[in-house]
Amino acid sequence: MDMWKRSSSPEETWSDAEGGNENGEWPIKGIVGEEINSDGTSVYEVRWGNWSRKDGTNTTWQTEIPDRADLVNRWKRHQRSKRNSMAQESLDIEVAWPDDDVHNRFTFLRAQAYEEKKLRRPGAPSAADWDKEIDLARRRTDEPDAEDGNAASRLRVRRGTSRSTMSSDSPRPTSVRRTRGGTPFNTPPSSSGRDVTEGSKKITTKISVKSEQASTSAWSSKSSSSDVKGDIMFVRSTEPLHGRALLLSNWNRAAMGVAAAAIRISSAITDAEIGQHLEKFKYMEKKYYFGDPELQSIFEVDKGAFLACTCKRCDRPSHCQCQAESEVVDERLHNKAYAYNEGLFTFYASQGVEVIECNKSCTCGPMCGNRVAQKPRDIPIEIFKTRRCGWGARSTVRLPRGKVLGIYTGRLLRREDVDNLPAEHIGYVFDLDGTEIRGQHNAGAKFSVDSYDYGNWTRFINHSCAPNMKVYSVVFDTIQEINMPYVAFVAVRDIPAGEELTIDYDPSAAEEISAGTRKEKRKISSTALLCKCGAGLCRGWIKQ
Ligand SMILES: C[S@@+](CC[C@H](N)C(=O)[O-])C[C@H]1O[C@@H](n2cnc3c(N)ncnc32)[C@H](O)[C@@H]1O
Repeated sequence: MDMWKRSSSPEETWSDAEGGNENGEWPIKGIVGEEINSDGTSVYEVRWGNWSRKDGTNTTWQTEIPDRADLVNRWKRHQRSKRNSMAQESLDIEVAWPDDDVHNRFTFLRAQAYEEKKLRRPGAPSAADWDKEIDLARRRTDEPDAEDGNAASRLRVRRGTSRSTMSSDSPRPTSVRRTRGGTPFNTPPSSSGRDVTEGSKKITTKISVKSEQASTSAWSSKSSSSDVKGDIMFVRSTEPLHGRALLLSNWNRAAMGVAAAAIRISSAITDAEIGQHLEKFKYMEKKYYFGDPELQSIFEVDKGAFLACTCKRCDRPSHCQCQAESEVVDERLHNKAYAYNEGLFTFYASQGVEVIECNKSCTCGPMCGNRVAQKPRDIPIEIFKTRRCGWGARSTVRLPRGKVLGIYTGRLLRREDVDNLPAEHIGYVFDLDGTEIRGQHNAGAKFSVDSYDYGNWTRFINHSCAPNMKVYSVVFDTIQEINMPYVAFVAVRDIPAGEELTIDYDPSAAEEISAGTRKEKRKISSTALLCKCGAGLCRGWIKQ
């Protein structure tokens, strides 16, 4: 029987002929979705999470499950261990395909939890401003046509009191059939919760949602009662994915693989605009790609080469052995300092100073406050079409100043090899020169990262002469001496949801201007581009 059933809140249950508890049900707190392998077999994915820890941190567990029997066994083991528990408030999560909606929904909940905790600071705008903020962001945004799939409008639902204001003009029915790759919700509601569809495998999911949380569900119906019951039908198409759906699937699968939040691609971007090149693009959320094994062996230094701390809680940088070489200092007291405070960048690491995070040889755990850039990205990102600068990236949730958003990934190469790259790669090359400004490392090898064929969402970050992010260099899975740090992106001010994320591609030019040391007639390089950032103090050109 191909039916998975979800019981009423607070427990979600899926029943299956093959197993379950004594009632033939499995009480699973989490998200289940199904993926098809290239050989046609199915993989069931279950995610459990506890995203509402007191310290505001998020953790997810995820696993790929080859078949239902395995799912039953895993669930039984999971119950026995009793290690994972999910906050009850998160139980209005949906059962859907993991490559988009489940993932987005789940990460939205995590991001929401993050939002609510981190922004509950005195004087900070409260989540009550959410709708206003999203409206403002939408008006500010460059996107010519804000579409119904826009994640910002999804968030509106979370805050909205009316269930009929979902995102699109048409309310979501309580019972829908959803075809992957096609237009969702395009078939009439079914009341039975079962259906037969030729040529495609089907999962029918019965969802009961309860409580005020339910009213915030992106899937909630137009009903205004506090108890919504309905069936959602999911029908998997057997057709191969292409265009936007393929990108969404591949990119989110890669992001999920490292527990990172969802990536959306605005539906204003059409399949026709997604060239073959991007269909082949390899999404890598966290790591460099090493085409050259020699570079990889340089990067993967021996464990013994790390300076490692033995702290129980890394709360005293001067005692944290891994910080011995750190030059990050508290700007007021000039004492050695960590680069972060409560998960946010403090900006104590001045330009050219590399941040050293705790590493795999340190005894502190993953919740250590000096592990930030290395954590999975918890901010959902949307790639969208800007009016003048091609595609861009934005967060679908509000970001506080100091929020670290991600790291630049791609193919690591020697700096001297950049000149041999095809011309179209040049706009996607990031030199790992963060410390060169201070004359450091000039003697050693220099490296760059090319994100044309491999990389993550940060390759879509455009330049602005008045940016809302800056970059800094950070090491955690290698050592400083080899000059292969990661480049991390951090918000330099509070950034409303939906505002395009930008950096200055040539920060030294901005500094020269503010310090008054810029030569009047600066030679414009032959590869420079006309800047279209539209900032009031736009410098006119972008260095490439
Ligand atoms: C790293 S990519 C950014 C993503 C790019 N917009 C895309 O669609 O793939 C850098 C390229 O984006 C464009 N770009 C970024 N910022 C720009 C700006 N302020 N003005 C004009 N073009 C910009 C330039 O073509 C540049 O080579």
